[in-house]
Amino acid sequence: MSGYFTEDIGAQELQERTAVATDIAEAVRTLIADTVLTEVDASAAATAIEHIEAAAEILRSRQLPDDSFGVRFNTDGTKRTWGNAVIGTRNPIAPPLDVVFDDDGLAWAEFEMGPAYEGPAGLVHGGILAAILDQILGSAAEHAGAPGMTGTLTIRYRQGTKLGKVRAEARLDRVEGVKSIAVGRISTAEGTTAEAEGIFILPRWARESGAADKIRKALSDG
Ligand SMILES: CCCCCCCC/C=C\CCCCCCCC(=O)SCCNC(=O)CCNC(=O)[C@H](O)C(C)(C)COP(=O)(O)OP(=O)(O)OC[C@H]1O[C@@H](n2cnc3c(N)ncnc32)[C@H](O)[C@@H]1OP(=O)(O)O
Repeated sequence: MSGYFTEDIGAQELQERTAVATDIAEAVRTLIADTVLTEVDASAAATAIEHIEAAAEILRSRQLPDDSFGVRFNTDGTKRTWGNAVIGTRNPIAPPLDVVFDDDGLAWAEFEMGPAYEGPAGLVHGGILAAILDQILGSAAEHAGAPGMTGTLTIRYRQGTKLGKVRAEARLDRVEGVKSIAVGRISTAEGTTAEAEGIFILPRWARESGAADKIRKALSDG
């Protein structure tokens, strides 16, 4: 399967690249929220568009040759998933989740859901919550050494999730052959808003190519 790379980037360069990636994504993320909320007139919007296009041209002046960032394993054991829609460091669409893994197997993240994530008025879009749950459940399974692609994700939305500060958490519940079952939830100050169970399957191509060993090695080294 293409899109998985191995790289050898030194610690200092990695740190510098991470800072640049974080800053660009945050600037664009702010731009997205400002775009949702703006009430400027057509002339001001036209000026803004000129500036946005000029900025895009700078970014396009040096780009990856492929149409996606992919998953990049570094020789120091770390992994870059900067294009990921939920955790991608350089993806302005991503909130992004900075997932913490506790020693007891809990994966969790606390993050801000701004106006770009709205579904019902003032509430987070259910599909966005599904993406967040998909990622954090999958990350919990992966971190526990049982990675897989999402086969089935079941969500129970218990109450609306207000835009603002949100927490997501998950853990690996059990492993059944090539299937890893993870459970998790979303919460706000008002308590649990959504609960999920996910079945993550180590795909046939990974079982046959040894890609799983690569991920397990990256995890144990990192
Ligand atoms: C280690 C190497 C790398 C592994 C993969 C790494 C990836 C991620 C790792 C880390 C990231 C952490 C974060 C991730 C978070 C985000 C995840 C996403 O967004 S994933 C994108 C959305 N999901 C898809 O696009 C899947 C599309 N579907 C498929 O690719 C296949 O259908 C797949 C892999 C799900 C199953 O295909 P088969 O060919 O491997 O499966 P068969 O051999 O037929 O079945 C194996 C077992 O799984 C069950 N199964 C098959 N499909 C199922 C399903 N959809 N739901 C539940 N069970 C299913 C079967 O009944 C069978 O069970 P029995 O062993 O007999 O008990």
